[in-house]
Amino acid sequence: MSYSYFSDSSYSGQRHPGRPNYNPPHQNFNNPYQTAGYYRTGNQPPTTGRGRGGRRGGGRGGGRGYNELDRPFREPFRRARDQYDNNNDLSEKLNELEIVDDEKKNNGINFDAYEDIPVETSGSDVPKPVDSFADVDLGEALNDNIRNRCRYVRPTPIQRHAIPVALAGRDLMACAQTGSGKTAAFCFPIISGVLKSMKSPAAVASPAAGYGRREVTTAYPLALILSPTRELCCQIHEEAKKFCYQTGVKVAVAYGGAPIGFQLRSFERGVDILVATPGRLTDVIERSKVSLKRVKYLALDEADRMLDMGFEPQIRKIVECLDMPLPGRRQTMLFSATFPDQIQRLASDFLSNYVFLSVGRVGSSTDLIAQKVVFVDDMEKQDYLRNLLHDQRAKGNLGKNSLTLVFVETKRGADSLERWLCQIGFPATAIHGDKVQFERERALKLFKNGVTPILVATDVASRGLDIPRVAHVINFDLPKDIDSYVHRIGRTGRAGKSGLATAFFNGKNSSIAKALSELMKEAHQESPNWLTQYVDGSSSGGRRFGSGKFGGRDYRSGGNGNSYATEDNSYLGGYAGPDYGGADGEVSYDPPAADYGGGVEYAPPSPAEFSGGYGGDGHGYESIVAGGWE
Ligand SMILES: Nc1ncnc2c1ncn2[C@@H]1O[C@H](COP(=O)(O)OP(=O)(O)OP(=O)(O)O)[C@@H](O)[C@H]1O
Repeated sequence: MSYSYFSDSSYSGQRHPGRPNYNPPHQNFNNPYQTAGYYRTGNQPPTTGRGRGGRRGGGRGGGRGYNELDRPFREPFRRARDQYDNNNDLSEKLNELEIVDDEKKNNGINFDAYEDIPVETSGSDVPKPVDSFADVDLGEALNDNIRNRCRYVRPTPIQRHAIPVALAGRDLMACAQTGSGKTAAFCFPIISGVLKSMKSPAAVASPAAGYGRREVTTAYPLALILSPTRELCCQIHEEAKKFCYQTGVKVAVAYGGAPIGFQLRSFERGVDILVATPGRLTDVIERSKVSLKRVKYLALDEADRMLDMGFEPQIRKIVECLDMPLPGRRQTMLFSATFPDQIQRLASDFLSNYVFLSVGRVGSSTDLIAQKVVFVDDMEKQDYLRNLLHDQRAKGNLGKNSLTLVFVETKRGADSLERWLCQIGFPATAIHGDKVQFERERALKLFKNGVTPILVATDVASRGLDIPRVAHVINFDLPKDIDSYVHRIGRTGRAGKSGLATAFFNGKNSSIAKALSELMKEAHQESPNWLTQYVDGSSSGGRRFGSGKFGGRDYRSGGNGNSYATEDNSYLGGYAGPDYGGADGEVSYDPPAADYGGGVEYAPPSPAEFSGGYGGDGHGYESIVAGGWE
């Protein structure tokens, strides 16, 4: 077995010759900081004693992954990079970050950070936003939980706008930046609606006959919340339970990888709101343990992910083929931080006369995240990471109160990097789709409570997870598409707090250069000069829009032959500009199959693989399920 992060055999074979079986420190319950043997300084790899120069030379003939584009530019880039790094000491940046303590976590939100965010709504008769939770009728019990259990003092912008729309019974497609409170924005109206249904005369007269209560052995939830990953599903379930505390509303969860028997038994207590991943939900429906025929509220979190190519058939099956009431007879809410036009188009099949709401530009990142891009060749990534982490630790920016999340491309890469980090004295754990659920949950727990302040992750952890104190997100491997980048870096800089995101960039990432550069400029970040040289050489820029422009507002306003009468309601002015891809009808769509690449967490199959149904040959749907959904 190779311990190297890289698959290059000529290199990996030499990195850790004869190393005995190794248990990461956290598995031995030792404090790795006290294990002097694991701690190394300087630039030397752990056992080989080779310096940077040696590694470069050694890799040259060995397919170590330099892109040809690197060659002419490498030296100038290296100089530019060093210059850029000197001017942008990452650890200094981390020092400036606000570290949050528990008491401040929820009520210490910096609302000023959201004041200038432009908000746009479109659709007919859009209900007006509210300034406080008291301005809307959520019900006393729920309001009490918002105040006393969550300690939310004021609604965030997405909540101010989305809650009145949802309470008015309107379908909604909502896009707001990562960490801006979307979960509560769809949970509060759902809970409020369920509470009202429970008090209705029909429910009082016949409590066993419906309204989510038990009917023989089948549960009939009133609300269904779908999420793309198990961990996000658990997180939403926990949040929803907190919001529903002592309200009488019963929340249940169904996600893959966990014992189904336990989940089924929990349904016997009654289910008003079911939070689920698509695979396990389909399973429990097919076992007749859940029926969707009384669903009044349907919410899709990370809706663009749920509907992008590859995953859409299963969502369509759930929403259109399994007894779910039709659009118009249920209320549907779709939320995400990114919403490509093509996905908006697809999503509109599930909606009826909906309101489109965007807080901040669709797919943008928040200014709260300081973004840095550094030029690092593949073979230098480990050295660079080690130096970065040493620096962070020396300055007290790595530990329980300052967590670091490192994204890599492959599951194998995640395991290797985790092992290597532990070996060099940095307590790390890893999460990816090949781990069993117990290991995934354990890894998250160890990371959250700071036992292992470094988490190495694939895209399975890129969306939705709300982990307090993530101070630094490192894109060790950049993703192929900019939307994934937006979600990944969004694991920091949440709820008004600041954060830092560092991306390791090299010639292999040129397809994302343009979009990355635009995104950084838009978020008022300094984009290094050398990146523009890659921008000039890149084609579509990694955005899933052929125009290369940032993805649009409500696609219905693009004048592409839809029959909606769209009415714009801009609240902060200056938002609607000529930049939006959706507005000029130039939209084209690069299938994400090309974006996700082979062997990575989310690898949707080609449409042809779907033509025969749901797979079963190891290449189709099942491999996706293992990869990241279930
Ligand atoms: N009104 C509020 N006041 C204070 N804190 C809030 C408020 N609403 C939400 N939060 C907190 O903000 C954090 C982020 O919320 P949430 O996870 O819902 O963000 P999100 O927009 O869904 O992010 P992502 O796009 O990454 O999924 C959570 O810790 C949540 O408790």
